[in-house]
Amino acid sequence: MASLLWGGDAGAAESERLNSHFSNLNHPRKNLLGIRSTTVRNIGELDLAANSLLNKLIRQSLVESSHHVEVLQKDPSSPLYSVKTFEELRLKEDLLKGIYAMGFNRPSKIQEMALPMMLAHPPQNLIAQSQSGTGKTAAFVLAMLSRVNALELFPQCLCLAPTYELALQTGRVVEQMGKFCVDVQVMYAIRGNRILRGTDITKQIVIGTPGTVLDWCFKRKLIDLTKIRVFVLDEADVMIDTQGFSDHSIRIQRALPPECQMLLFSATFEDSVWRFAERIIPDPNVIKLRKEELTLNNIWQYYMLCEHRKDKYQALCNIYGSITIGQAIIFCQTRRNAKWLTVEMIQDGHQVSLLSGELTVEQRASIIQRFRDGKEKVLITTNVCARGIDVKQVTIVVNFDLPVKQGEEPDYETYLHRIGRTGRFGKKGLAFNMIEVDKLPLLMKIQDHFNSSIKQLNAEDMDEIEKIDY
Ligand SMILES: Nc1ncnc2c1ncn2[C@@H]1O[C@H](COP(=O)(O)OP(=O)(O)OP(=O)(O)O)[C@@H](O)[C@H]1O
Repeated sequence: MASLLWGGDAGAAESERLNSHFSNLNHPRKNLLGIRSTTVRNIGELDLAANSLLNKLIRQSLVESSHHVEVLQKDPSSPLYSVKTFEELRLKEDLLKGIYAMGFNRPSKIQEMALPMMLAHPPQNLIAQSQSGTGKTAAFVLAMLSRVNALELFPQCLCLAPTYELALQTGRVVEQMGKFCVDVQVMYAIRGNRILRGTDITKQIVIGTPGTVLDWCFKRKLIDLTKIRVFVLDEADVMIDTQGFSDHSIRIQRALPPECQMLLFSATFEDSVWRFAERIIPDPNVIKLRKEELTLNNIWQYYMLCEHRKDKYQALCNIYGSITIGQAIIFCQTRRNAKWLTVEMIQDGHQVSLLSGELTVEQRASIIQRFRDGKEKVLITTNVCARGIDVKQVTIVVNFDLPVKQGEEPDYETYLHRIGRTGRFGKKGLAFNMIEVDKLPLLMKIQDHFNSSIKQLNAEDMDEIEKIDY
């Protein structure tokens, strides 16, 4: 299919070239983008774009939510449509074939509401927020593919993504879903994709990063923005996190024709994202899917008092010796601690892997994938590296170090994220906290904060540990 979308053999070669460029980009030294898109550089700083890409790479299916979708219509008096099947959308046959070929049987929760609005006549603008993995990308790709006119050979749909790699991921979804729409082609407006001066872009869908798109539109005049009929701003929360991207996006949006359909997507909706969304999308409908709340109700929490790092390690070994552990994830506060622990455990014959911020996104994705496949039993990581990554199938979490904020206050949110589960799945979990004596007050604060009991275990008392029934 790629060759069709890319326009015959030349297109296939182009795809190949960009793909090899893509893998080069995952090597930090070869990062041609010059932005922090592939590695977490600073402890404490969360790389939203890298996390978003990681989650996409490791996700195998839709994340369904039990929360209902909130809809705010531009015109509250117009009837609200939702669809339970893709057939109801009266899509082009080739597009429907593409959707089924991807294994989609029915619209996801957000798609039920968003698709009728996105495909309505006249086109409607939309701001949509729902957690990562709920089907947003698939929804706007479907909207773009259903609105292009394959016979018109110029850019008609423009999608902005925060990084090169995320743009390529979206392009892959266009290629998959558009598998049978043989005359529709996609083009990447990303740095490194050089277009000769005076070349006419004949591809109907352009996906790119704001800087390069701006350059192609205003400086190099490769794209005529007045001919764009669908404008998508994906991952708005990540976008506004990157300096300059909000302004670039707004400049591009200002040059679009008034009849152009404008769509904005975000996984989160802090005030800053909302303000940006309102600035850039005129007269929007708004769809929100609330995130599932995490709870500690079904988690058995324990702590073990330890004197120093070696002691904590011994306590960990005792747990290992006493209960059958399926898969565990162990959190350390620093990379140094994480590395030290990994070496100790490997020397003692455990199968562990270390997820560290120094690794490239692809390396991290492969480690998580191996862990998910059960190839390693234990994943050791730092919080910065694992935050936002979905490894919730694990039943045992060990806080080798408690999560703290600057000023030595407990980091409650991180504690909850590490060990909390959504109530819906009702799975039981087990959490062990290795506590140095001087850190005990922090643990007590966590206990009070969540109003949930964290029981003390004697690290030496194997019988007591063995009694844990979860
Ligand atoms: N209707 C559907 N039925 C089955 N699978 C689906 C459906 N829609 C999307 N998916 C699949 O679910 C996964 C998540 O979808 P998608 O990437 O569109 O979510 P997203 O909300 O855009 O996530 P992110 O915020 O990370 O970009 C993908 O593997 C996608 O192929």
